[in-house]
Amino acid sequence: MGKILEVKNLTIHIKTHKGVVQAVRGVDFYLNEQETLAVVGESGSGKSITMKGVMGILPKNGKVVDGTVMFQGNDLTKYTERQMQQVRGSEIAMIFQDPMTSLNPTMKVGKQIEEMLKEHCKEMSKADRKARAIELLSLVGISNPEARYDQYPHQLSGGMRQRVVIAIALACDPKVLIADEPTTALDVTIQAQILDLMRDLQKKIKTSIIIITHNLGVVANIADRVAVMYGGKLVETGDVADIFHNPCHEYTKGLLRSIPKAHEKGGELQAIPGTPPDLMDPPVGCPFAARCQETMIVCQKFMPDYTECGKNHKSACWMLDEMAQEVKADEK
Ligand SMILES: Nc1ncnc2c1ncn2[C@@H]1O[C@H](COP(=O)(O)OP(=O)(O)OP(=O)(O)O)[C@@H](O)[C@H]1O
Repeated sequence: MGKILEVKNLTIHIKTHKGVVQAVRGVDFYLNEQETLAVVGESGSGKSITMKGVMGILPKNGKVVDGTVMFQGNDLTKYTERQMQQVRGSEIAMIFQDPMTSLNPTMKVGKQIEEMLKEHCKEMSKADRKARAIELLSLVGISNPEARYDQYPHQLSGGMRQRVVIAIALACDPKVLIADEPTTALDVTIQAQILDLMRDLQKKIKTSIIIITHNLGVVANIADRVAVMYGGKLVETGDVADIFHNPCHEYTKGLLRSIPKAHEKGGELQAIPGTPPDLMDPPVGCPFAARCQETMIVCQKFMPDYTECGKNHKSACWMLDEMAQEVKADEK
């Protein structure tokens, strides 16, 4: 299957009154057609800013300073704001954590879907728009869609509001759907339902999906591949089974240890000790070195290159170097 999106060396800076935040530091990843890629990492690792860079919706003080975002043969970083407006919604759609901030509280949900259709999709009659809005509500699992069409967001539950947000995002059949922590604001049962919905939708409508989450646990059942970010860098990527069963980066291993396991009730969760690096003054070496249990002197001095640790699987960790065991023994 072909690549629908390919990001190379994406580098994003955010200017603040205290200095420049190097939020994204040379990130490479791709998305295949009809697959789900999960981008995982702790808060502040640069996941959202990476995707906002892809979508051209960085905060005013943020800027793509290097890199390319190839989508269907074109580099989106070269697009004007006007061209990006065309891409957003109709080609690549993004949904955010809190559905309330994406919905207009004073407009009926059906009308909000129709607005999207009016703005971004091909010509449609009023009646067709209404029919399509109802069809979309039904597609995202909202029962009695004709009645829901006429309701306001506050009349719906949190889970249902997120379903409406997904319906709006899918209105124009985007090729790529980027979902930024789409379940964080919801309670656990509803989270699972929304993830199930996304998985079903992908099968039905064959969109390619990027799902951003700080919780590696939620990706096991939904992702095909995983990209792990830390300190503005991509530290490991691989097929979901490899990431879970054969993690190569010490940070990924730490994330896995911090996932609650349903069958191990009462078992101890291990949060990764320490805090992420300050991206205003990022470390020159591996960003995880200061928190890593296996750290060596080289880790603090030089950023490791990527090492292939299997098919489709690579990681930037000095422990994968053939000299690592010898060096570690010497340093003891
Ligand atoms: N508007 C902003 N102004 C200044 N710095 C920002 C802004 N938005 C993000 N940052 C900084 O950019 C870095 C990356 O943030 P980003 O939101 O991409 O992280 P994240 O991994 O998505 O975390 P979260 O899960 O909390 O959203 C962080 O250091 C953050 O503090």
